[in-house]
Formats: sequence, C-alpha cells, structure tokens
Amino acid sequence: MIEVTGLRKQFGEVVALDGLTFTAPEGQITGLLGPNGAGKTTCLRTIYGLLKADSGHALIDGIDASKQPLEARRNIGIFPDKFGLYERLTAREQVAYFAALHGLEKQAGEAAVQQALERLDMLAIADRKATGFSQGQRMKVALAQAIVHSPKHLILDEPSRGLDVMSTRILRELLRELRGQGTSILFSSHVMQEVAALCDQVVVVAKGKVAAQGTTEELCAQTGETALEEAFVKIIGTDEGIAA
Ligand SMILES: Nc1ncnc2c1ncn2[C@@H]1O[C@H](COP(=O)(O)OP(=O)(O)OP(=O)(O)O)[C@@H](O)[C@H]1O
Repeated sequence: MIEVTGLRKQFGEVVALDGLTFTAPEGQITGLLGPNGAGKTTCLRTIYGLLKADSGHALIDGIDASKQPLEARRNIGIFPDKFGLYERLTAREQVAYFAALHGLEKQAGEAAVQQALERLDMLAIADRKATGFSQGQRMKVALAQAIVHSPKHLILDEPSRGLDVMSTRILRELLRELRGQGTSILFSSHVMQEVAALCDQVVVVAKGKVAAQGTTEELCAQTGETALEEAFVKIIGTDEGIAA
C-alpha cells in the first residue's frame, strides 16, 4: 500500500502540496486527476524519494523513500515525468540495464527483459538503438524499465502521453493485468477517459490538496453529474488543463 499523509511542499512562494492525504491500496488502480500545476508530479516525485517534503510523509509498505530510498525502490516501478534514454543502446539493452540495477541475475534478467518487451509489443524494436525512436517508442522503453523487476507498486506520471491508440490499449491491458496480480498502481493523468476506464479510485487534486476522492460513480453521484468530466469541472470549479 502507498500511504500519503499530510504532504506539504513549497517551492519559494509556490505551495505545490498543501497537506495532501490519500492511500493507494494493493490490487487497485488509483488515479491522481488534477489540472495543470495541481501538484501531481510533485506528489509522485516525493513518494519515490526524488523530492523531500517540508512536512508529512509518503510510505510504501511502511517504508519512507526519503529515508530509505534503496529499500523503498526495490519494490516500486517508476515511470517518471522526464526520462532519458542512452541513444547508443538498444531497447533491450536499456531494459536489461534496469533489470541489472534491480539485482536480476543474468538468466533471470534476460527472461524478465524478454517478458517485458513481449508484454509491451516491442519485439520489432527490441534490438534497434534508441537513436531515431519516436516519442511513443521511447515511452514504451521507459514503461518496460518500470515493470521489468515485477514491482509490487507501480507509479506512473501521465503514462499514455505520446502513445497511439494501440499502444494505449496495450498499456491499459498491462495495468489491468498487474492489478489482477495484486500490484498497487498509482498514476497521474489529465485524460478523463483513461481515468474513468481504468481507475478503481480517483483522487482529484487541486492546489496541492485532495478536492474529492472515490470511484467514478461516487464522484458523479456526489456532484449530481453523469460523466466524470462534468463531475471534475464541478469539483475544481474550472475546466482548465483537462483533456477528454
Ligand atoms: N522545481 C520547482 N521549482 C519551482 N516550482 C515548482 C517546481 N516543481 C513544481 N513547481 C510548481 O509547483 C506546482 C505543482 O507542480 P506539479 O508539476 O507538481 O503539478 P502537476 O499537477 O504535475 O501539473 P501538470 O499536470 O501541469 O504536469 C506548480 O505551480 C509548479 O510550477
């Protein structure tokens, strides 16, 4: 389980997180939905220990990544907001590098890499160097890196950006399959359809706080709307920065 309690983070005058509190349970997909600048990336970066909160804490199975980063990261897969690839390495080599970082030995590592590449339908590009890869192909490499060690928790910052329809479907199937295996999945998105189609729980974030929380149906019932998009607009009071 991922537990976020009273997280606060300020950058100069900007309050990015203002007492954010929620949990992302095992075997569920939790979506962080919020307009631009709501604090989603700051929250995810704090959970995996890239940022230190001013107060409050984020725990992964009880472990605070800001205090015990190695222990916490062993059990999480991360698809970050910004990632870099080694242009001279093939997709397979990039994923193998992450397998090795997570301590997977040679044969087990090779098998895990092959499985991740197959799951994401990447065999056609597996042995090509990253130079010249499209944005979507780059995203897939980063996704494969996030799942290669079969983490118990998966944190994804806008995972479908840049993916075409087929790749988005592959991503959705992958997330559902991992949920079925008990993985706790937390992802941020602006995309209503994606959140409505995938999430067991939606955490609506605005100005660094939880503005509402529940299933899509609960959020619609709370606001008297029939669609998540309308419910979202009612909750945060604007339609700025969202995508249908
Ligand atoms: N390193 C930083 N320095 C200064 N301000 C920052 C920094 N990182 C984030 N912020 C500010 O904190 C607020 C929250 O940003 P964050 O990136 O977490 O939002 P977000 O919900 O992920 O937005 P988006 O959907 O646009 O990616 C914004 O006002 C942003 O400008």
